[in-house]
Amino acid sequence: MAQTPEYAIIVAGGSGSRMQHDLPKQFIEVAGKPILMHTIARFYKYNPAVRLVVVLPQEQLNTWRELCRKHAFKLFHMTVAGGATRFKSVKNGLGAVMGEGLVAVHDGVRPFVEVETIRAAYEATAKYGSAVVAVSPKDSIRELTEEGSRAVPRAKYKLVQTPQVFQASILQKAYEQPEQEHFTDDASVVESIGETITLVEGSYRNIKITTPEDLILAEAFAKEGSL
Ligand SMILES: Nc1ccn([C@@H]2O[C@H](COP(=O)(O)OP(=O)(O)OP(=O)(O)O)[C@@H](O)[C@H]2O)c(=O)n1
Ligand SMILES: C[C@](O)(CO)[C@H](O)COP(=O)(O)O
Repeated sequence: MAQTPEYAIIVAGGSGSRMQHDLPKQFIEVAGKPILMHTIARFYKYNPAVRLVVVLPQEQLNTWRELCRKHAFKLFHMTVAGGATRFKSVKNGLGAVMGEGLVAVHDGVRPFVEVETIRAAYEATAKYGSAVVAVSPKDSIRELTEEGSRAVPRAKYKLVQTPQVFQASILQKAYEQPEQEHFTDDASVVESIGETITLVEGSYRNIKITTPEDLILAEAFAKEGSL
C-alpha cells in the first residue's frame, strides 16, 4: 500500500526581536551549526522521505543558501518566503503542499524536539486528524482579572508546543479564513473552523528559543548530547 505523504513546514520567518541578537535567531550557532539546521535534521531523522518546506524571510534566503554551502548542509528541502506574521508564513508554506497528506507545522527554533514526539504526532494525526504537542505547566497559574488576579486550577491547562500536525485538507481549509488576533498557533486556527484538537504529550526539552536565556539552556542541552 502506498505511504501517505508526510510534509513538515518549518517556520523560521520571524524577526526574533525578543532575542536581541545581531543574527536572526534561527541562524545563531549551537553546537557549531545554525539552530535551523538542527531542527531540519530532526525531521529528516524521523523520516528521510519527509517533504520539508522551510519558511524564511525573503531577505534571508540568500544568506541561508550561503550557510548551507558553508556547513555542507545537504538535507533536501524547499524554501519559501515568509510573511509579516506566523499565520502568513504558515500560509505561504502551505502553498508548497500538493494533494493529500499529513502536514506538520514546526517552529524553526525548536531544535530539541525528540524524534519519538514527531512520530507520535504524525501517528495520532493519521488516527484522529490532528495532533498538537503539549506539556503540563510546572508553575501555578493566575488569571488576570479587572480586580487583580485569581488562582486557576493548573490541572486544567496545557502549554502548547510544536509540532502541530493535521490532515492537509483540514489545514488548508483553516488557513483560507482571515487571520484573527487570537491565532497564536496552528491549533487555534484549525479549531476556529470547528475541528477537534487532539493533544500528544511533549517534552520540557522542546523549548522555543526565544529570549537570551534560552540560548544558555540550548548550549547546556547540546553539551549533554541532546542534539
Ligand atoms: N512572521 C513570522 C513570525 C514568526 N515566524 C516563526 O514562528 C516561530 C515562532 O515565533 P517566535 O519564536 O515568536 O519568533 P519571532 O517572531 O522570530 O520572534 P519575536 O516574536 O521575538 O520577534 C519562529 O520559528 C518564527 O521564525 C514566522 O515564520 N513568520
Ligand atoms: C506556536 C507556538 O510555538 C506554540 O507554543 C507559539 O504559539 C508561538 O508563539 P510566538 O509568539 O510566535 O513565539
